[in-house]
Amino acid sequence: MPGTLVLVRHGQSEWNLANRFTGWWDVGVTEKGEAEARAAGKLLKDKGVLPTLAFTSLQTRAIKTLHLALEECGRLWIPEVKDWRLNERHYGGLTGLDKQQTREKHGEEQVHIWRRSFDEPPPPIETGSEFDLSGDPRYAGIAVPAAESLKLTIERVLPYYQEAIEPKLAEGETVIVSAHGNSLRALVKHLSSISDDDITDLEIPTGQPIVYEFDADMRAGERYYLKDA
Ligand SMILES: O=C(O)[C@@H](CO)OP(=O)(O)O
Repeated sequence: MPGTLVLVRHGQSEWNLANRFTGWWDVGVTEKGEAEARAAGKLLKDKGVLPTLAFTSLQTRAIKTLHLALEECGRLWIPEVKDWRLNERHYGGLTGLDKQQTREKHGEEQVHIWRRSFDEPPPPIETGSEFDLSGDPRYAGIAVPAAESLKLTIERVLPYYQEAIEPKLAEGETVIVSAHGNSLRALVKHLSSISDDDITDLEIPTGQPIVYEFDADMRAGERYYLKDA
């Protein structure tokens, strides 16, 4: 019998709270974010959805959320795979900027396009600038993008899902993916067949497990929030 997929967006991050464009920049989770992660784990335990295999990004906020949730449901021991392809979309030259100040400078409409256009990437990050991560050892051997649209994010998340995660679901594993607003949009778009136009409006809440079950042909059923199950 095919397995179950649980998607969790990391708990509130320091820059979610500070309202700064984050992308690939590595920030921690706030106390509230930690509590959200533990609550996600408690929900998994209470509902009896116990992960057997975990996937996460190379970013601390997703890794930490995963660990806190797994600890809460007694599953810290399961195998775990970290991959850059589950990272948040790269915010390019906007990384580190205050979202409100950027609205005041460039206008509401432009900022909305940068945040929620399907295929228009934000301006590229300058090589050697404060938030350039191309020299970060965790990305050794990886071509760190200069900026990503949601479309470009999908182009690396989806093949990874199909190669690494889907086969494990087909084998019957209960897979938890702890990731980010846009890498999870990429997965939800695919699994729930959401159009390019509609996916950008879908807001994925922090620390709230989303569940998909699959039929024998590996077709995903309706997604639901575990809290509503
Ligand atoms: O800053 C970011 O990296 C993301 C997620 O927090 O923001 P946005 O909501 O603009 O996609």
